[in-house]
Amino acid sequence: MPLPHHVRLVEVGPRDGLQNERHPISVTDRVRLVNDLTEAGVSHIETGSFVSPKWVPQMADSAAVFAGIMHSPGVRYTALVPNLQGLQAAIGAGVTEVAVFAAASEGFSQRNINCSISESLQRFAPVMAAAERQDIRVRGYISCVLGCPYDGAVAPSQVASIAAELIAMGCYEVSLGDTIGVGVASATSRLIDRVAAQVPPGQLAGHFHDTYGQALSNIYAALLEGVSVFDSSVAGLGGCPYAPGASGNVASEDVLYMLQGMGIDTGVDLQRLVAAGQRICDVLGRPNGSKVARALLAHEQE
Ligand SMILES: CC(C)(COP(=O)([O-])OP(=O)([O-])OC[C@H]1O[C@@H](n2cnc3c(N)ncnc32)[C@H](O)[C@@H]1OP(=O)([O-])[O-])[C@@H](O)C(=O)NCCC(=O)NCCSC(=O)C[C@@](C)(O)CC(=O)[O-]
Repeated sequence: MPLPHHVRLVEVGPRDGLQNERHPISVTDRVRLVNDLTEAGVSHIETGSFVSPKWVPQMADSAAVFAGIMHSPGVRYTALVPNLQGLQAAIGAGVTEVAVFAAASEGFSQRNINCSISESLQRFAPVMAAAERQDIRVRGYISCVLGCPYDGAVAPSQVASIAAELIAMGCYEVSLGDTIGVGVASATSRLIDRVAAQVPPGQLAGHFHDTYGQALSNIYAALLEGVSVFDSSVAGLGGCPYAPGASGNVASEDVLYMLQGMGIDTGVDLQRLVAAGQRICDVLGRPNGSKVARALLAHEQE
């Protein structure tokens, strides 16, 4: 398939990235990150989650983050919700788009949301119904599409049937998560080819963690299969609290550099994105996980 002219980058750093930090991050710093990303031109920012604070304490106070951010017109500020309680909290915080999340493996589903895959899908039914009544768009995630830290290999047909179910329930798009970053390009192509038999690539997104350094080649493989939406995390922040050893999502700066080099438009300003990433790294006291950011910042200091 020809490469797309435009890619939508879904910035998940403020949620997927920060949820895995060891120490709590202040609301002020979370708001600042979202505002910096907005000013860099990102049009879709996963800003927080409304999950149990006992499970993921780093995302407590997501309502305060939504109250503090700049809400630039045309930018989608979204939140993750696991159940109706989460949706109601998100609605209370003024959120207009949410994401539900399922897993392709039973082991990860139990560890992440304390229920089986089929129970999780049942749990989403009232979430979808309530979201529809309130005119709230819902995105779907599937974790562990290319392998599970607990169950090992995952069949593409299993991913395809869950993706089809999420779309049938009313999700406008399903993001396929390589949660532990084990996939390689050929596996990604095979997976998307199989899923596309049930859900068109135009309704799929790629969500690649970079644990084994394969994320960019997986994105390229997915682009060739017709996918044009990718999740990424500024400065490569993050991991997943229920996937030991998983490193962060692919760094947004690295994805942007690759797409720009291929002549694909995203609307995002690389220099501003690099500045946003470095600022949050300074706050967190951690090294910048983006190779592109490190290279560009080194040039600036020459
Ligand atoms: C799903 C539950 C709640 C089940 O957890 P549970 O313990 O089975 O839930 P429960 O219904 O029995 O409720 C237990 C307590 O949680 C509260 N509770 C219940 N729901 C909520 C809520 N929405 N917000 C706030 N509180 C909530 C509820 O009120 C109750 O409070 P208590 O009476 O004990 O004081 C829990 O397992 C949970 O919150 N899990 C979230 C885990 C998570 O956020 N993981 C990271 C995100 S997924 C991810 O990163 C992968 C992804 C998306 O990026 C893609 C990829 O890379 O693969």
